[in-house]
Amino acid sequence: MIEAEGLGMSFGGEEVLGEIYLSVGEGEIFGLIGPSGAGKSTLTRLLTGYLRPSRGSVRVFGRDPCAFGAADRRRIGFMPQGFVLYGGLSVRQNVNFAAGLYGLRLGERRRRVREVLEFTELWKDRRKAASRLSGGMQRRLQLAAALVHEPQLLFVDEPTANLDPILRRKFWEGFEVLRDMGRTIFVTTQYVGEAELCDRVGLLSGGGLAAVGTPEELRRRAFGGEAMELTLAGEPGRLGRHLDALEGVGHVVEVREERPGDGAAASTVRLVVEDADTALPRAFEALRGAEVLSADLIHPSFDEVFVRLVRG
Ligand SMILES: Nc1ncnc2c1ncn2[C@@H]1O[C@H](COP(=O)(O)OP(=O)(O)OP(=O)(O)O)[C@@H](O)[C@H]1O
Repeated sequence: MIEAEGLGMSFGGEEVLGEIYLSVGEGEIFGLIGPSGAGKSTLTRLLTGYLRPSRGSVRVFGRDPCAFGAADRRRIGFMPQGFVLYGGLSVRQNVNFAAGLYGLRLGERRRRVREVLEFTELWKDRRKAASRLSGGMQRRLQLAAALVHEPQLLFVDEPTANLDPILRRKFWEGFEVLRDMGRTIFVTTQYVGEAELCDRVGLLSGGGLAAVGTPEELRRRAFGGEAMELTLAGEPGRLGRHLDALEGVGHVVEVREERPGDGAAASTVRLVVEDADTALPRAFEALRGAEVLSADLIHPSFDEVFVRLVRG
């Protein structure tokens, strides 16, 4: 659906994006994650044809988006970062206006305006002026306007920036509903934790994609395998004798000793292994003689994954 090859962008001789190779398939939520200024908006604008690349090529539906005609444009929706609607118009008038731009006929327009305002939970506010909406409502209105013509491919640039966690969650639930309807969603975010909610993720850093894959693939790539955490009872300090044996099972990345208030002590070992199912019995074998309180497969936070992948 989206193909970018050797895509690069410079402004006034300054390179913002180096060489981007990217492929986004039908019916997936693809998340572009990166810190502020990484070039997420620039890449989104290149993919939507609002900017012409300095180098390389983009294909959306097999065509150059800069050469899109009206029929091609109807197949994509774009929710940019800033508020670009008309403050003086009501919620319904704004969406109706967007529907007119896409050439929806009167009957269809009425039906779609209502559908998208219900989807974004703005129907009851349809008569309010856009300028009188809260920031989160304005964001939902932008989404409604981007969806009114039922695009197959939706680009959303930082839809959740500065929103409260509940509204952020709602946006992502909305994207899942759209994805389950077969739509493709290309979404950018600065919130690294939102990577978890995407089908595939691209980490944008230093003008290039540091990694692309499913959240699970990226986690595995960052740590070189699956991470397990074993907690052992007993005196800290005595764990050392087990470590060599554990190194034979996997790669010990962290050893932590805890002494809670009641005087009991425990040691926690974090181990990265090729495959947790086969490694677990071997870890128990290696720990013969120790009292294993718990053994869990852990999911390191995406912040940790991101830092590891970006540092390389
Ligand atoms: N039209 C432009 N002219 C000159 N420089 C630009 C232009 N658009 C973007 N840039 C520069 O490109 C870099 C990337 O900006 P971009 O907005 O793409 O980043 P971003 O990852 O979307 O950031 P944010 O999350 O803060 O929106 C910035 O240094 C910005 O100043």
